[in-house]
Amino acid sequence: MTSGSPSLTVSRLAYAYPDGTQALYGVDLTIERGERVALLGPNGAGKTTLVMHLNGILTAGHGTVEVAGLAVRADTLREIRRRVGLVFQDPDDQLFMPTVREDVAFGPANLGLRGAELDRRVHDALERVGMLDAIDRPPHHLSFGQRRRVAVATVLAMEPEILVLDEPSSNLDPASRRELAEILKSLDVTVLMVTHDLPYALELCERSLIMSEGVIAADGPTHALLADERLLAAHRLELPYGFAVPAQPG
Ligand SMILES: Nc1ncnc2c1ncn2[C@@H]1O[C@H](COP(=O)(O)OP(=O)(O)OP(=O)(O)O)[C@@H](O)[C@H]1O
Repeated sequence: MTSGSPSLTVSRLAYAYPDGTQALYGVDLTIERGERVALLGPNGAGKTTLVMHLNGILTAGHGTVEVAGLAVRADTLREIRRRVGLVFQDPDDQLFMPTVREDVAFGPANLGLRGAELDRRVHDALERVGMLDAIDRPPHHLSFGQRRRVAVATVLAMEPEILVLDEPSSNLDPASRRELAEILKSLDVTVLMVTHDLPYALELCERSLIMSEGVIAADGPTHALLADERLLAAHRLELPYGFAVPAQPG
């Protein structure tokens, strides 16, 4: 792996869907290794379209995407999909095996891992999300919050360069939401998190991006962006009623 290169570099990425809808107008973005970054923005801003370019589900109309120095291209997709761990909003899109163990082993086994190394990957990933006790259970017997944690483990088991989460806090009760935040904070991996949950972005991510109409309209400390009422209003972002952004730390 290239040392010293950022986790993710997106340059002048533009994309129109086949029906002609222009979803991205030229996105430039660099995320350094170890950063946790929130991707905010109203419905239709282009967040999902951008994320789908990060592991080659969509490929660039114009521009480039690089993950740890490797360009996303048809001939690099296998390695790119190992490096970019995508956690979908619905864990049931990700869990389909009879047991948690088999679901978490699926990706690394596909990479050719077997035996002790495969077991280690599965154990480590489940331990990191606090779900080792459920290793032999069927995923469909778990609660939604537990399934989301297992979905995160399926991706961690690939030892990704960057973990990309789509709405990680959606449909979680307050305790599960808090527990997942603790887990995400404890991981030593680069994180990009799409969310409409602004307090969650503030809690987890030092840096946020605001996408709007296919471009990155703002990029800065989450704290500063969320304290800017005019910026939020301009991009249809709203803090929950009564939520006050705490005074700037330090
Ligand atoms: N398959 C598609 N075909 C045509 N247009 C699409 C398609 N998917 C998305 N779009 C359009 O692309 C633009 C960006 O959509 P995208 O889903 O990336 O936004 P988003 O920021 O993820 O929104 P949300 O917060 O609702 O998930 C929108 O105008 C949307 O209507």
